[in-house]
Amino acid sequence: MLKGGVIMDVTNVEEARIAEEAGAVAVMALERVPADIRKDGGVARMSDPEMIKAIKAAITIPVMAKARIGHFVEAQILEALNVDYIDESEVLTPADEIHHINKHNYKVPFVCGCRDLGEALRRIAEGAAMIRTKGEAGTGNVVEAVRHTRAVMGAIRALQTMDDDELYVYAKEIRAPVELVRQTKHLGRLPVVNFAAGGVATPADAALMMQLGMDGVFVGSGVFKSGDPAKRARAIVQAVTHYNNPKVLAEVSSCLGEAMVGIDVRDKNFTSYAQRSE
Ligand SMILES: O=C(CO)[C@H](O)[C@H](O)COP(=O)(O)O
Repeated sequence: MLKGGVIMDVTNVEEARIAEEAGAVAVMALERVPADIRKDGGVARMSDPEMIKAIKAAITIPVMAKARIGHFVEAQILEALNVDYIDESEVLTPADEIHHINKHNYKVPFVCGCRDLGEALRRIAEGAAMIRTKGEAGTGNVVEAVRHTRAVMGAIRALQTMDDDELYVYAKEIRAPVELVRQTKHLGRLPVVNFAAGGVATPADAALMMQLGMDGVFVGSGVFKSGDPAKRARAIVQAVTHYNNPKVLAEVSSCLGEAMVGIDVRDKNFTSYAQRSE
């Protein structure tokens, strides 16, 4: 349903309208974009239901919202609010460092992050209807999203050359159910849509993720921490639609104003969100 689209983090009604007008296929309603979550520190939790309801009332595109990893009660609350998707997100502070939510217990679809094929298939086994790379949200630095995308896509390509008899040991090695490994091999892709997320900040970043084989892109801090959010939001949507057309990419990359200031993930004080769960 959302394939080929951009999903934007928004923190209020005004930003939600900017995202909708720019052509986003959905929004992620949250109180602070990941760059601000990093800046503020402390515990990041599910957003206030009132702000989620206000955003739902203001726009017509689907509204997603985040629950903490393993926080099945936050997920119950979001389901009661009739959000369109729940993101079980490492961007919030995990509530359970061992167990993810059993997503089969809900009618609402879930999206979950991954760094590699094994992690993607574990989340699908728990009931995730959509996968995204984790990247490193809030950094404006696409390097980890590229790493995770290459890990997933490379593993799927390697799977194509494996003999079916080899899948049992491979499934054990990547800690994923063999049935899902077999299905991925035969489909030549994940059995659910797979979006890029975490660090996408420019139209070129978004097109890069699409050319690497992603089905769509999540953008948060990159839009609303930039000099001209409305213009950048439109440009990123155009870049995802025309990801294989460098002429259009050149056009939409022009005169966008300031991009968000990024964070070097190799800095010794850097806190990884992607490594908070596996
Ligand atoms: O958690 C998310 C996706 O589920 C965020 O929407 C996304 O990762 C935002 O990251 P960034 O602020 O780096 O664009």
